[in-house]
Amino acid sequence: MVTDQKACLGRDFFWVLEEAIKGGVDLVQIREKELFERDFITKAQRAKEICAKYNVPLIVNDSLSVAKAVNANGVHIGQSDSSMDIAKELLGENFPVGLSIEKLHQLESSGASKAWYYGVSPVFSTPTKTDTITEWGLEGIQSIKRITNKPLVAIGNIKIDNAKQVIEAGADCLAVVSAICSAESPEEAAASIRNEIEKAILT
Ligand SMILES: Cc1ncc(COP(=O)(O)OP(=O)(O)O)c(N)n1
Ligand SMILES: Cc1nc(C(=O)O)sc1CCOP(=O)(O)O
Ligand SMILES: [Mg+2]
Repeated sequence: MVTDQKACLGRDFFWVLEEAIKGGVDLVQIREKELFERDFITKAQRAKEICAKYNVPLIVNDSLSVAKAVNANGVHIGQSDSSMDIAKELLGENFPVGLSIEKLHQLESSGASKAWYYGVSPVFSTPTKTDTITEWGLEGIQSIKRITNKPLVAIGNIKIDNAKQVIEAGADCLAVVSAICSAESPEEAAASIRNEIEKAILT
């Protein structure tokens, strides 16, 4: 899952996070667009403690310094964020860095070759993030899959209804915001999405 304070709809952020993990979320990206660095570090530190209780890795979105400060398990950068080279310089060559891919030619950059995984950005357009380019759709996932062996993390309007199809199209991981964070029961939503993933893998 990818966290989003607003998508928690006024409920306690850490409660939503822990419920989601109890439901089966096995990788968390903390994404904060409005916090000062110090507050982002404090929040990420607490999120990391919750994740650690369940052996779930925590990835930090955008901020290399926050990723470093909390000793995160990875960082996710987009095409307009810090470059892969700067990320590697600050965090070390072996530090896991994920990269958003919005267009096919972005796979050819030297930065892309150093990414641990690619975020397929977005699979479906979403009100949660509107400054995206075109949607990849299921065919887009298939196209990227044909070109690379790196893990593909699908993001953008992924929910229970389309989770199985997205995995079947070639995604290795689903990054979900609102379908978990805004669900009445984040635990049940996460469990249902996980169940769809398992169905896709087993059939
Ligand atoms: C797994 C994953 N894929 C894509 C993104 C989007 O990253 P970016 O393009 O940098 O946009 P912001 O999330 O920073 O608004 C992501 N966060 N995670
Ligand atoms: C954080 C993020 N990145 C995207 C991208 O396309 O790169 S879409 C997105 C938000 C996804 O939210 P939801 O699961 O609610 O649709
Ligand atoms: Mg970014």
